[in-house]
Amino acid sequence: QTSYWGQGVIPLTGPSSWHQSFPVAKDGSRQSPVDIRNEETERDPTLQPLVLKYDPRSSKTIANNGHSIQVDFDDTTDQSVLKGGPVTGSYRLRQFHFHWGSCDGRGSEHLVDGASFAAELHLVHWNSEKYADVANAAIEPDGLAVVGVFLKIGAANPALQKLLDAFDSVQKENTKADFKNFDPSTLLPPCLDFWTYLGSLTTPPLLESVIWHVLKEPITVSSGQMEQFRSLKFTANKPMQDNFRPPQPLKGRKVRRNF
Ligand SMILES: Cc1ccc(O)c(S)c1
Ligand SMILES: [Zn+2]
Repeated sequence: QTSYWGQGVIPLTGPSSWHQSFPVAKDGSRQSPVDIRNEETERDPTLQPLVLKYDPRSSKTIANNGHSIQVDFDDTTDQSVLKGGPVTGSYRLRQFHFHWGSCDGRGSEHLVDGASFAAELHLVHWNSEKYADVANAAIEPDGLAVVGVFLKIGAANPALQKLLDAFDSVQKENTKADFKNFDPSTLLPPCLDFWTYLGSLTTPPLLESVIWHVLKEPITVSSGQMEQFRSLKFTANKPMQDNFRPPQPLKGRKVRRNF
């Protein structure tokens, strides 16, 4: 059955109650997101540059899965991969999705020195050199590599608009449509400087299997474009918004940066 995570709708079943079904939410040692206090991060000159090689021919569908909007990719070959940064080997792109707020002043999951952005893009990759598929990788400490990109209110973003124009066919929960020939690199900023730390999924089951790469440079999104994200629906026809988890304790973790 689909577990209803209820973010942004009924406060009783939001992030603060997840620990009842997922104890790792409270007991975990590497939960995400976190507030990145830049003064406390450590510059690591041994970090390799982040290499993201994406092939638009691997994009497949766009779906409203009841808690976000998600574009899925064909991950049966190494068409779209992440290499470099803190990881050795190659991680295959499986999907990307977003988290956003009910107003422009909030919505991102990671914070930078306590500041939120309007939204956050997550590009989810899995360790295809060590594990058979994303489900097996998702339960391993080095299984997933997620790239987080902040969306900052500013000029309308033409690459994002291509995605938003497909929203009409996925307004309702559990709807899916073809979404071919989309190049996710059009959603990346020119500079791939990043912060990296060991964390988790930010939605149940909150698995502690993510090596996070949060890009320092945001991409822009206009207020009007943010309204289009909010036109999507959660279950029970509720506007899809505030689907972000608040920051979690670092519990001694170090956040490194390559800039
Ligand atoms: C694999 C995955 C699924 C959902 C998410 O919000 C994140 S952050 C990662
Ligand atoms: Zn996410």
